[in-house]
Amino acid sequence: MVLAMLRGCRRLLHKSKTLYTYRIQHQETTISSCYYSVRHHCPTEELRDFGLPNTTWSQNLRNLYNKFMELSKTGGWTRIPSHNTIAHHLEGDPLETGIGKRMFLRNLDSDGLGFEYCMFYNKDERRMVCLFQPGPYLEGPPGYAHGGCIATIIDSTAGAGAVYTCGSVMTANLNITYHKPVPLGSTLFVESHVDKIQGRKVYSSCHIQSYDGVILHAEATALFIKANQ
Ligand SMILES: CCCCCCCCCC(=O)SCCNC(=O)CCNC(=O)[C@H](O)C(C)(C)COP(=O)(O)OP(=O)(O)OC[C@H]1O[C@@H](n2cnc3c(N)ncnc32)[C@H](O)[C@@H]1OP(=O)(O)O
Repeated sequence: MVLAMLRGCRRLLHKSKTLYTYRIQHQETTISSCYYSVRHHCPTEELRDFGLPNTTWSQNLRNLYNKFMELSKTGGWTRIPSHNTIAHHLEGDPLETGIGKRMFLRNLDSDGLGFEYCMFYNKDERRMVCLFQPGPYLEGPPGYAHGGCIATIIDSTAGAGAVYTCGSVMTANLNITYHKPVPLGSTLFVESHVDKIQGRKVYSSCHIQSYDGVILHAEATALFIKANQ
């Protein structure tokens, strides 16, 4: 009887050890393959423009994209190419050195899961428009985008607007009022404007609306500081 119990315990211990080992091995595989994937894709990947339509884009996103492409033909608006490292955006960027870097908004290998967006710039009006579709990995409240990712797309739109207007900048201040939750998978119209430039200080405003302009989701003001020359 005691012997049988001991054998039972040994079997249990062996089973749990096997399971534990499997979990550890599985985790290691997952972590190292993720790490590999990030490292691997950054420096060697063929330059891809992520700001072009892909199969995950909703019809609303495509319609807005087509509208701005039409506007681009008559002047005023220019589509901004969107790559996965900052080095491909800012010429001579010192951050180009080193491997494994990836822009936060472009750090997923699959389309449609995270930040799906494209931008258009109007130089005369100092305006940047970002057409944005938040994917399922950006969930905060169930079914809605996390506030931090809303801040990210605002920072990036207003930041890119400041960069295209004045050259390299850093965000010094970002103030956001969240009016209405942003449904995942919806199409958003994000628009920023450079309001004032004072020495190295660039003051911008930004808002996020639903694709049809009916819902105002968020409003923001931002201060960017131009890089020391
Ligand atoms: C196409 C692709 C484009 C992608 C765009 C992506 C956009 C994403 C942008 C980011 O996420 S940047 C990352 C987040 N930001 C940071 O990590 C910034 C951290 N802070 C800093 O590095 C420095 O504080 C900063 C560069 C902002 C300023 O430092 P500096 O030493 O260069 O400037 P300084 O402190 O001398 O201040 C210059 C002026 O700005 C003013 N200033 C600086 N910070 C301020 C602040 N926070 N609020 C108000 N004013 C500020 C400061 O008073 C002064 O005003 P005056 O010229 O009138 O004297």
